[in-house]
Amino acid sequence: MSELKILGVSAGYGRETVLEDVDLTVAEGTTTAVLGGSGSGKTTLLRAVAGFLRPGSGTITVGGRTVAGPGTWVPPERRGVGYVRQDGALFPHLSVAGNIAFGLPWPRRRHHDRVLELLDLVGLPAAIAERHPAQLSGGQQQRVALARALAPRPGLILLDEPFSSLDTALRTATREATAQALRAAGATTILVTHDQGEALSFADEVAILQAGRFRQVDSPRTVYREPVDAEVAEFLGDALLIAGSAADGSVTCRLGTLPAHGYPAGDVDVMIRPEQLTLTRPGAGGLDAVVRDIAYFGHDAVVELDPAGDESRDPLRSRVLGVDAPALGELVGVSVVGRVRTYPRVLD
Ligand SMILES: Nc1ncnc2c1ncn2[C@@H]1O[C@H](COP(=O)(O)OP(=O)(O)OP(=O)(O)O)[C@@H](O)[C@H]1O
Repeated sequence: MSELKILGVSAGYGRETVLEDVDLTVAEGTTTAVLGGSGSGKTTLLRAVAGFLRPGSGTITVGGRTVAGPGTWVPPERRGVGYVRQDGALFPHLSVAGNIAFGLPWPRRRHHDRVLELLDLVGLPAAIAERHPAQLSGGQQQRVALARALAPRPGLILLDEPFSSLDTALRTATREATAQALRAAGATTILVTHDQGEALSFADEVAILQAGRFRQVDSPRTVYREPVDAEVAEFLGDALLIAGSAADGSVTCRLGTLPAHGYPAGDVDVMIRPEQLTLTRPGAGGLDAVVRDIAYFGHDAVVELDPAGDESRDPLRSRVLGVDAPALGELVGVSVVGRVRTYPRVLD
């Protein structure tokens, strides 16, 4: 499998530039999730890497070989890149075996053993080899599409929102089977998604794409705990932003004096994730609050809190375990666990 390097790539359609001077490296055998909203340029990036779109400038190398660059253009079929689309795009008139064998080089298309090996790799039973796509569930179809893409042992696999059409249970199972198959194949992978949880749980690195530029590329833990700015923090999940004053590795704000990292001194905005707010006995936390609303999800619950004694203050939001959900109207103490992130003050 191969390292992917994208250097200074700009690409678009006609006069519209979608990707602006983007850089991205995906190390050999690792997975990077490209996370971005609708229209941010995710598919455009995959199309440029696969060779369906010619970049206006920049260089793309796969396994050290330049596939796009000044004076160089390698067509899609010679790039050693596998592509799995959102809908799987299986051939409806071919059997599962026929679909997978289609991904093999010509002389090997009759090698049934390799087809069975690939079915096993994606966690499907050999018994479905003779079925047609219409006789498979959505999740099975996606796994067959992955097997077809892996068949020629490509240097790089591109997954374009492959789980988004599946319902929740099937989605989790298919995602796990896919991750396992990619690991077993040692594949270098880019997963494109607009689902934060999917990006954080699936990938070694998460690349946040907004309006055709990467805002941050880091490990899932780092992008979630140490987003580069408040906008990225909010894009990755629920974030409470409040004013504070930072000094000596801590910040003082309405929730008390808390260990902090980020912008080191002076007026700051403090970013706290809702699961960092824990509920205690009244008087035992940084402040007291009254439970104003609860959204109960079973495994966890999101609790809206009104700081007690100060109606003018904005409500707080805490995410607690479902078993710990308080009662509506209850008076609770609120504490913060873990370090909080600080940014230069933007809030009024
Ligand atoms: N074939 C095309 N011709 C012209 N403009 C296009 C074409 N494909 C995409 N675009 C435009 O390029 C921009 C980025 O599109 P792209 O499909 O890369 O976004 P995306 O992040 O994959 O979005 P989504 O999550 O909705 O699929 C959008 O403004 C879109 O309208």
